[in-house]
Amino acid sequence: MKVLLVDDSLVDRMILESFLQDLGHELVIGENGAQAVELYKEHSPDLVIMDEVMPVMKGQDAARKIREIEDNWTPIIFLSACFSAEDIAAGIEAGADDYLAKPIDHKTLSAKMMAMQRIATMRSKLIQITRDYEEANEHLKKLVDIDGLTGIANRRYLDRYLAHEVARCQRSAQSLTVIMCDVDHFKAYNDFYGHLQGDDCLKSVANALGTVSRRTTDLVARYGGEEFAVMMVGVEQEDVRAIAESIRSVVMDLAIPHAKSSIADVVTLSVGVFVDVPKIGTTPSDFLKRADAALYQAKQSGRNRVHFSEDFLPEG
Ligand SMILES: Nc1nc2c(ncn2[C@@H]2O[C@H](COP(=O)(O)OP(=O)(O)OP(=O)(O)O)[C@@H](O)[C@H]2O)c(=O)[nH]1
Repeated sequence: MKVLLVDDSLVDRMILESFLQDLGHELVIGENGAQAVELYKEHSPDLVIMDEVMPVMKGQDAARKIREIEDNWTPIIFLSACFSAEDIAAGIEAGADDYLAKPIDHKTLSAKMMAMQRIATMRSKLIQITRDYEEANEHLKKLVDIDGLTGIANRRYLDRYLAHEVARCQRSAQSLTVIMCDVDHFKAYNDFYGHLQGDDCLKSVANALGTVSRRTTDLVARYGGEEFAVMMVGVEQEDVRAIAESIRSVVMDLAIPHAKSSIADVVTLSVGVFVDVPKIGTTPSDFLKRADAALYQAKQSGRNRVHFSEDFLPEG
């Protein structure tokens, strides 16, 4: 264990130091309470053994300060030449866990060190478990926002993101673009190539969409089934046109064979686009509905194309 040993008596310090070193412990040495607090901060020991009566700052005050700064409980043992029941109560109340009488009886110290070692082992296990738990929690938080098949954002994240961006763009009077994309004749693809190959196709489409939209404010999400959504903030109409066209062509360029499509011999995408500056009272579903209506138009007018919504949001 790493032991912080604090005693103003040089002789007591030396005796304890050599004894604890013989037991295989690593030592950090201090001479008063103020040093104890500083050394504690610097070295994060597994155990503090501290004289109770010291100059500059007495043991009880140092223990109180240590308890204020740490968030993991480190055992503190007070050393004292004579202590009453009241002293013990006050010491424990200040933050100590045990007392050792001076002069130190080696057998007692050795037994107490064994007990402290057990506590230190349990404590480090507990710290590790807490860390693992926090990491797992962080991982879970991310997982709930990710689509299991494609690894991109899922509908749940998209809804949250869109709500946030609608409010933000409304405040900053920036345009918000929602692009809805749908794989053409995907049912026929699935029926002909099988569901697993259908899954692979969706993964490739998701990857390809990710290569088109690259700014940090852009989001590519799986809207559901074979539908994807891309969102962008503050992009000029002309650039939106170019990006939407890239989205369509990047999927076609994947050249995934589609023997059952009536419009091409490869997998294609229909794309519906809606761009506007959100007004007061605009909801996320206003954007989704208009982009979806534009997508419907793209399907109706032959698929494998981009359709821009001519609609604008009503004034609030
Ligand atoms: N392989 C696979 N298929 C899926 C998944 N989610 C939805 N689908 C399939 O996607 C197909 C969508 O079919 P439809 O909604 O009829 O659309 P479509 O055949 O693409 O027709 P159009 O959109 O009009 O071109 C259905 O057969 C669904 O079973 C998935 O995660 N994996």
